[in-house]
Amino acid sequence: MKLYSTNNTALRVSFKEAVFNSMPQDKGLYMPVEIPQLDAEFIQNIEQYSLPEIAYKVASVLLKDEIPARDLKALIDDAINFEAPVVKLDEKTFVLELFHGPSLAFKDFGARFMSRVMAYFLKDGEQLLDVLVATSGDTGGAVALGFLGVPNTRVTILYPEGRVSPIQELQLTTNGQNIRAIEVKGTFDDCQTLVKQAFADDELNARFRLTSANSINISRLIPQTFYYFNTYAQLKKQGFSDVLFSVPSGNFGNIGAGLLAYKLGLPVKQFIAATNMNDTVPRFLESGVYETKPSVQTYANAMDVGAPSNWIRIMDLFNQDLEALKKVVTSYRFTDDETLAGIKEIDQKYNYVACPHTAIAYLAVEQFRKENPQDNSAAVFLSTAHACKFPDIFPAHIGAKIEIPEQVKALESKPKHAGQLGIDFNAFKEYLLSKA
Ligand SMILES: Cc1ncc(COP(=O)(O)O)c(C=O)c1O
Ligand SMILES: N[C@@H](CCOP(=O)(O)O)C(=O)O
Repeated sequence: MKLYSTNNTALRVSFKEAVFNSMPQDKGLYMPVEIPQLDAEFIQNIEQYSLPEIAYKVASVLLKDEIPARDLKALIDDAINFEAPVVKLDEKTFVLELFHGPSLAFKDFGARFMSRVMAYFLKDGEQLLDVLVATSGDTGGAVALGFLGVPNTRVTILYPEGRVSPIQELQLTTNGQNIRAIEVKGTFDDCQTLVKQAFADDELNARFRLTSANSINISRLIPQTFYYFNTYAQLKKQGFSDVLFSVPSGNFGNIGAGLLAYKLGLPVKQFIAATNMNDTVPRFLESGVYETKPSVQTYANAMDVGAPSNWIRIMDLFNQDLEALKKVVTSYRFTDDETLAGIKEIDQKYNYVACPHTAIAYLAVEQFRKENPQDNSAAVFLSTAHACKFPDIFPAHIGAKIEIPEQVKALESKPKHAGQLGIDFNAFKEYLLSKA
């Protein structure tokens, strides 16, 4: 597999280089030079395969010989060792539960695959790998668990003070070992900017071997394609051929992976990018003007992103052709009041408790159906996190239905350890240098 930069299509790097560099020097993002089509026979018979089998097929077609077959298979079996059930809510409405991994969010797919790929490529005696990650809530927890105890790696998590839920904060700050957390007086976008500044800093690059565990890293995206294929397989088994996905979106890595799956040959009819009031993308699709805004705080906190990193990848997948993209992708935004109403509606209609991010994806399906009454597709909305991560959002009668998983109960007795910083890059740099 060779990759180029969205800012330089002549560049060529290997998958290993892209994984460790995270981002090209020119500040673009890595994209595969070739997006091969999965063979028609595989797609026609996809319902006969299990999730790990599908994952292996997709990864091997994309990665080619970057990781030998037997190693890739073992790596995938180890990383993707949990379920992604497609739950039927009514005749044509399904929720894809992506929160059955250790951190209770869809990020486990990307983080576990990435940590194992990095561990695979790391050689004994190499310089310590410093993994930087900015989180608005869920990525940090998944990356922490993915890398916990991985030899020769150290993870630094930056999160916005007061903007992650208490459970998310415990997941970030109670790990110890090779994981450390920094609470930043700012927004998620500020955290993301600090991390990107670190990658561009000569002194830090000379001193440390820096890499990113955010979705700017291509190894986070590839494993997220697996569950789109697997869901299609589950629905095909039930006789559906027209499928649409509604994806709660913040940094647009998740829907970016879905669109990569589409370009690999997954026959999806429609993607819906569902956002909260951090609505850079829906505004862009309406107006054609791409204008980022400082993020605003919402109930769906992990989607509080004003400058979505992966949008440039999505435009690149469609060769910057906005009209072509709009044939496949539509986007809706929802306020907090609407999100809460969505949570109540899903509970009432289906006796199902959805986290605020998931509720936004559900609302987007309803909106799409209202605007396209002739559309007969099976609609899948992605449930990206376990509801227990956001206990303060739910009315008491709904909150009472949420079962608290054992791993969350275990966190409550653990002490929080986090550094504190502002949004000044020099202070962050000083912090990194002082803890070298
Ligand atoms: C629960 C949840 N839903 C949705 C999102 C948005 O996903 P993406 O950033 O891939 O668009 C996130 C964060 O990434 C999240 O943690
Ligand atoms: N919503 C994310 C934000 C981090 O973005 P990613 O693109 O690295 O997934 C989170 O939960 O932290």
